[in-house]
Amino acid sequence: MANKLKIALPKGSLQEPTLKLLEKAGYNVYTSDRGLRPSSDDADLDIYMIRAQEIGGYIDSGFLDCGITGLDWAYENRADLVDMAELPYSRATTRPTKWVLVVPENSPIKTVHDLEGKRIATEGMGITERYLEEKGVKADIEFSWGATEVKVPDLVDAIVDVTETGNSIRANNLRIVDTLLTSFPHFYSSKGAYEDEWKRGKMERLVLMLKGALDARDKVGLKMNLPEKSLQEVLDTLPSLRRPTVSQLAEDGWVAVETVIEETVSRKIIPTLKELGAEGIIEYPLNKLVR
Ligand SMILES: Nc1ncnc2c1ncn2[C@@H]1O[C@H](COP(=O)(O)OP(=O)(O)OP(=O)(O)O)[C@@H](O)[C@H]1O
Ligand SMILES: O=P(O)(O)OC[C@H]1O[C@H](OP(=O)(O)OP(=O)(O)O)[C@H](O)[C@@H]1O
Ligand SMILES: [Mg+2]
Repeated sequence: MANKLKIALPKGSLQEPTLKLLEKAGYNVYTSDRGLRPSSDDADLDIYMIRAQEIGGYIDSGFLDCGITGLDWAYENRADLVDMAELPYSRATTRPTKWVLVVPENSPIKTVHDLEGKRIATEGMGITERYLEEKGVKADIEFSWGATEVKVPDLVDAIVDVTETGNSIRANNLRIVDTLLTSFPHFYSSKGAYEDEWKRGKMERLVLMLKGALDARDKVGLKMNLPEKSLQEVLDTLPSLRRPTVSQLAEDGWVAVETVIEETVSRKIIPTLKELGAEGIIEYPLNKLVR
């Protein structure tokens, strides 16, 4: 029988950005409206769409070989996994998710110690229990199925919830008291799959491409023609991965220079290059960057 890698992808908040990342990495996953076993253009992959909360448990128990889920849920599940890579992407931004202790803006609660004997609602029971234990605070923690923001102050005194952009916190007039955990998605493998030569090789190549796609995200390629006399000055200022590539044009006194830079610096660098006599400057997006 052909080798197959059983891989879980997160259904929910992370589904769309995860599928986009896979596509950029070169793996097209074909989802349908209700289907939870999507096909893909890589016949080695056996894909399961599973809730992020449950992925760690199924990998730990060996039912699945690997998967992408948030560090937060792997921590919450106390899953024993091989952490193959942090994949720094999020739902709406490039910022990580934070689990935060939150109260209404006008609440008298200023620090976690003010929660002694109070009530807290959260989807992350384990995260919250371990945090309170560390702080030496005893409070009633109750499980929340979501829409947790609505529960303060009438149903509970505080909540522990996920925040990314901070929009939900602002929209509900809440205030952050403390941050419990910062989390990005990770690529996790089971110990068994990691020891299997074929599966490990397959996962390592997949991780390499995923990281390559993420690394290319904020970078651009830059290419230009330059009078040779300006070359040294340009080389002195132009960022690059190692050093820029310099090649000869089919015209004496001119060279072509090529490099990779952070997209954010390009608006500063391109006008400078122009002043130094560069022409035919082109900037292009990168699909992957493997260091
Ligand atoms: N707003 C968000 N921005 C970025 N990441 C998020 C956000 N909400 C959740 N995540 C991440 O997605 C994963 C799953 O989150 P969560 O447990 O909230 O489930 P969900 O997929 O959002 O479904 P639900 O609608 O039940 O909340 C977690 O790893 C979490 O860190
Ligand atoms: O800081 P923000 O970018 O606003 O993100 C935070 C929101 O995202 C999550 O909600 P989700 O959509 O998963 O719904 P839920 O409340 O049912 O979990 C989380 O519970 C917050 O409500
Ligand atoms: Mg959620």
